[in-house]
Amino acid sequence: MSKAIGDTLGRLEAVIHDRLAAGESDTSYVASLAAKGRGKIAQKLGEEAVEAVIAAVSEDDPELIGEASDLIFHLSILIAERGLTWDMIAAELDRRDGTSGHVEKASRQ
Ligand SMILES: N=c1c2ncn([C@@H]3O[C@H](COP(=O)(O)OP(=O)(O)OP(=O)(O)O)[C@@H](O)[C@H]3O)c2ncn1[C@@H]1O[C@H](COP(=O)(O)O)[C@@H](O)[C@H]1O
Repeated sequence: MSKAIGDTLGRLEAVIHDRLAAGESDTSYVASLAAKGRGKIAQKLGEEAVEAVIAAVSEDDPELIGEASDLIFHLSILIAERGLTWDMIAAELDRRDGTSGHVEKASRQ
C-alpha cells in the first residue's frame, strides 16, 4: 500500500465531523444526509453495499473501486453520526489480529 489508509480515513473523518457540526445542508452532502436522520444514512449504506456486491460479481474493477469508496464513505458518516471513530474500529480489528474466525465465534457463544 503506497499510503496509509489511516491517513485517508482520518482526513475523511475530520471533514465529516466538520460538516456534521456545521449542519449546512444546502452546501454539504454529509450535512444534508445527516439531516434526514440515522435511518436514511443506514439505508444509503445498505444501497451502497448492494451496489458494491453487484460490481464485485460483475468483475468490473473500476466500478468496484467506485462502489467500495461510496460504501466506506457512507460507513464513515454512519460511524461519525453515532459518535464513534475509525480508531475504535481499528482497535477492534487489531484485537482480532491472529485470531481464528472460528475461535472468535466460539468465544462469543
Ligand atoms: N467522498 C465523498 C462522496 N462520495 C460520494 N459523494 C456524494 O454522495 C452522493 C450520493 O452518491 P451516489 O453515487 O449514491 O449518487 P446518487 O445515486 O445520485 O444518490 P442520491 O444522492 O440520489 O441518493 C452524491 O451527491 C455524491 O456527490 C460524496 N460526497 C462527499 N464526499 C467526501 O465528503 C467530503 C464532504 O463533502 P460535503 O459534505 O459535500 O462538503 C468531501 O470533501 C469528500 O471528501
